[in-house]
Amino acid sequence: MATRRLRAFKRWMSSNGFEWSNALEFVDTPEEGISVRALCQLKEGDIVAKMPKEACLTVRTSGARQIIEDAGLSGYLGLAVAIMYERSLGEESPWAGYLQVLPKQECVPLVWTLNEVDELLHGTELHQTVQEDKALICEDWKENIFPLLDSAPSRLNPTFFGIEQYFAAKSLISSRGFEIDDFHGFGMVPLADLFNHKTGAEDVHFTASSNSVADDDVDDDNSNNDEGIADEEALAEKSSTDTTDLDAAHVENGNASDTDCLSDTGDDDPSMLEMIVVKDVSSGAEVFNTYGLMGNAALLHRYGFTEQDNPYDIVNIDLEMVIQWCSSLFSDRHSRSRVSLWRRLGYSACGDQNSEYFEISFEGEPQTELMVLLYVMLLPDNAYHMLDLSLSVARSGHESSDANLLDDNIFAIKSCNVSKRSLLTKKVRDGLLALADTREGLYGLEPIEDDIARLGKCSSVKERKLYHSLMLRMCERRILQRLRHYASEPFEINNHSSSRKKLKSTKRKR
Ligand SMILES: C[S@@+](CC[C@H](N)C(=O)[O-])C[C@H]1O[C@@H](n2cnc3c(N)ncnc32)[C@H](O)[C@@H]1O
Repeated sequence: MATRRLRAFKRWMSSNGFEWSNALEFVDTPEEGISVRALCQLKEGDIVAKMPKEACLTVRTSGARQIIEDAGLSGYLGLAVAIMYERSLGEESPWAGYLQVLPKQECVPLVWTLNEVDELLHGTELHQTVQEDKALICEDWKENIFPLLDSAPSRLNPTFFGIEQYFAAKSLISSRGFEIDDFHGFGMVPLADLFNHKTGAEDVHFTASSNSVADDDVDDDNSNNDEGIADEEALAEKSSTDTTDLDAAHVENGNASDTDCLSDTGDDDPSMLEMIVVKDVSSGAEVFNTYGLMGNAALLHRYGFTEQDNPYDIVNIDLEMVIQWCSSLFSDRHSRSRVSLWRRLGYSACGDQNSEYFEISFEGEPQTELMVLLYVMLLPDNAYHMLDLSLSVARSGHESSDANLLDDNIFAIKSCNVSKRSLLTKKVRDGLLALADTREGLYGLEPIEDDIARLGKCSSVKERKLYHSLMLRMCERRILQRLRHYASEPFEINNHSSSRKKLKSTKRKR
């Protein structure tokens, strides 16, 4: 459908120096929002859209720049104030024609109620993260935005700077923001943010020409100081569409190109951003961008949707969960000493001191570090003491024959990247199965089949939150199923010669 808001947006783009190929059709539907379609075949290398940096909504370009800079705000916080400020100006804002195509907020878990977060995300990788985000963003608002309302010179309209408006702005930034350049930092890029995402199969890329220096005062860096949920790298691209037909587009849009692609002047105009076709697109197909390669938890977190069979999906198992499992078999003391030895061998988990975890890949393969930890935790006492001793001896510089006491598998894994399967003893496999069960228990008592059945009856459009949270749960639980399968597969005889042979063949292949 050619909607009024898209026509207004095109007029706004035309009067602000945007250019776009007439081969692009912008499609707007009440159910699914805006997307971009190809009206004829697009060829790799075509430039299909050009966006002036000065027309992007950033801290630098916003009328709130002075207020933001005087308050010492920057990064995502500053950009949120810029968005709220321009929204508060209504038709007076230079971005009015752009702001009216944006949703009030993006349906990311950050803007769900706490009850929805608890109910829909429990057990998933997102539950705790979103709870923490919500608390942190409330703090941000109290500390940084609320005081602005009191400061006389700014005279901001409190209706547009409330906590709800702040959450809405944050959701737009996380789902549609782009890194522009060193001068502008992170900002909203009209037109580029109309394209939808497809993991690993995008048609266009967002490109910024070489970093521009738009004025003399680039020394005050306000581009890197983020506190928010968006990851700059992952947010590097997006897209959209409208339903205006081609003829209408020609009439309405002075800057819609008469040819299928825009001219590439080849001189790398630093004032423009571009969307470039990276693979041929057939006529009639949707034109996708990529927001980065990420799993479903990250997609839902930042953009409010998930993808079935997303190969970048992962499940995490907390180090704490592994320690508890070990303590339940042995003792706290045993767990502590084994973790300590594992660390002294040079291993660590992902994350930081507050939250250490291991990743299970989409294929159900556990991170090597987890396999080694289980192996060390399950070593018989005498083998553990020998390993402990030989490590101390090796560390004190006496290598030679004592180094032979180092466990061959761990040594080989650490130093030579030998197959992880050499660590997959019967006990380690049982450990992985037990951990898969414990991790699965976080989802509650309902079996995965119930989630699959509910998902089958659920509409991705009308019940968006339920649909994507069920998809996240189901995909995570399928990874745990594959972990069980990985742990149950027949394994190779675990002896020195097999490790060594494998080591050689791995090296030869490289
Ligand atoms: C940059 S915007 C893309 C344009 C957007 N569709 C619109 O209506 O303006 C990003 C948002 O589009 C939606 N989106 C993008 N790719 C999607 C996909 N593959 N599946 C479902 N929703 C998607 C999500 O709501 C996401 O937060």
